Amino acid sequence: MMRIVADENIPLIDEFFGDHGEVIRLPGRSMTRDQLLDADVLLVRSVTRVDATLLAGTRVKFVGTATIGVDHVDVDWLHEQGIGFASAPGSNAESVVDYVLSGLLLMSEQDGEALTGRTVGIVGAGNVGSRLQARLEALDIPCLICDPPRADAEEREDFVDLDTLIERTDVLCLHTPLVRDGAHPTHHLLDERRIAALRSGQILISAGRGECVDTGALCRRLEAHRDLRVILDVWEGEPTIDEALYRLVDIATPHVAGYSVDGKMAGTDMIHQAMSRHFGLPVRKRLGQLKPESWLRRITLTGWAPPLEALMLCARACYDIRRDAMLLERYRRHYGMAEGFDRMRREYPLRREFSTLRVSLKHNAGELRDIIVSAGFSLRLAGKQG
Ligand SMILES: NC(=O)c1ccc[n+]([C@@H]2O[C@H](COP(=O)([O-])OP(=O)(O)OC[C@H]3O[C@@H](n4cnc5c(N)ncnc54)[C@H](O)[C@@H]3O)[C@@H](O)[C@H]2O)c1
Ligand SMILES: O=C(O)[C@H](O)[C@H](O)COP(=O)(O)O
Repeated sequence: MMRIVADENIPLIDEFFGDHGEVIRLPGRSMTRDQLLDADVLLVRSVTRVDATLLAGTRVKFVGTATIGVDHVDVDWLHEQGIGFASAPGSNAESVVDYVLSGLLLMSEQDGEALTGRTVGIVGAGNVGSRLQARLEALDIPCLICDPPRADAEEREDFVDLDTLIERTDVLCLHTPLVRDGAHPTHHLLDERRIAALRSGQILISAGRGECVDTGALCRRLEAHRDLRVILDVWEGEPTIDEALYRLVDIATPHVAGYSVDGKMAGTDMIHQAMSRHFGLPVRKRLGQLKPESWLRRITLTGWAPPLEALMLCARACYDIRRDAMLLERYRRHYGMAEGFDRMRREYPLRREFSTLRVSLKHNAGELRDIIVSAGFSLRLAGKQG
């Protein structure tokens, strides 16, 4: 029997891994080498730094992170040691897109600016960025893309550099991994110069990693001119985040953009499959066998509705970014920022992806149908067609 140590915040650990051995759940932020001496498998989230300090001299033969980002893992060291490793690429990407769409809908509602009236710049067009682009373009929202690694590898001439993106777009969405070296580092990608170059009224949405934005520079810009709209999900130094910046932004959430139950379950499934492959074990559990809890499966629109209002209604019902901002404020007041930040993530309420909400239309008007499908909801046509 294997000994499997897992972050207590990974869902369905017993369901997926229980058959493989003894499962020990620990708080991810405070895992120590001593707790892992007899472990064969380590399963983490983004809050555990996995490197020689944590693992040298332990029995661990496989590490899985139920996350997309891998900046918390010293992948080269694991490789040198012959320790198997897997992450969960793309697992919660759709949820991050839901988060960004919820933010854009809110901004458009607050400003009275048409959803299609703003050009969106996407920085990092990987699993998250390219899915975001697909959904935005389906909604007729123009996009510009900045992704130098892909531009180089694929010789893409339709991509632009970051400075051009800042100059030509109304919304800047950051979805880059945290990369500290190499040809295209992203640490403080948005530095003092670029933050100063952001135009009055521009919207910044950051949901990649906190360290991609220079906190001090953003604070200084917002203190001098409160002329940007800012939505931050990720922060430098989480969970001890800069409270001055917290007060200056429009929407602050505690690194939960990808926190749908669908995204999290997909992450567990992916590392379970990878671990099974690593040890040559059969994959006995599949994601499809485990139905996530749900309390909102369907919305029925009984007649024609203005398409944008219908979209707002469905989006708010399924996931509303303001709920998370209000919750964080409540947790902060109650527990202080660092503890509140982590507690909210641990106790995060049930959230499902847009794609799980079935929207029933009794009136099959083209524009209404298109907007619902383009935003990512599932469509069900019923009754009279028209
Ligand atoms: N807030 C959240 O809850 C949440 C959820 C999921 C992922 N993330 C973060 O978002 C990141 C991106 O996720 P993904 O699934 O799209 O990853 P991905 O690896 O599929 O894509 C990342 C993209 O960024 C590009 N990139 C790298 N360096 C760049 C640079 N200097 N400038 C512009 N583009 C650059 C890459 O070429 C790649 O196309 C993850 O690494 C993770 O850190 C955050
Ligand atoms: O990289 C990711 O997948 C996300 O950032 C992930 O959702 C972060 O969640 P955590 O692992 O910190 O719980």
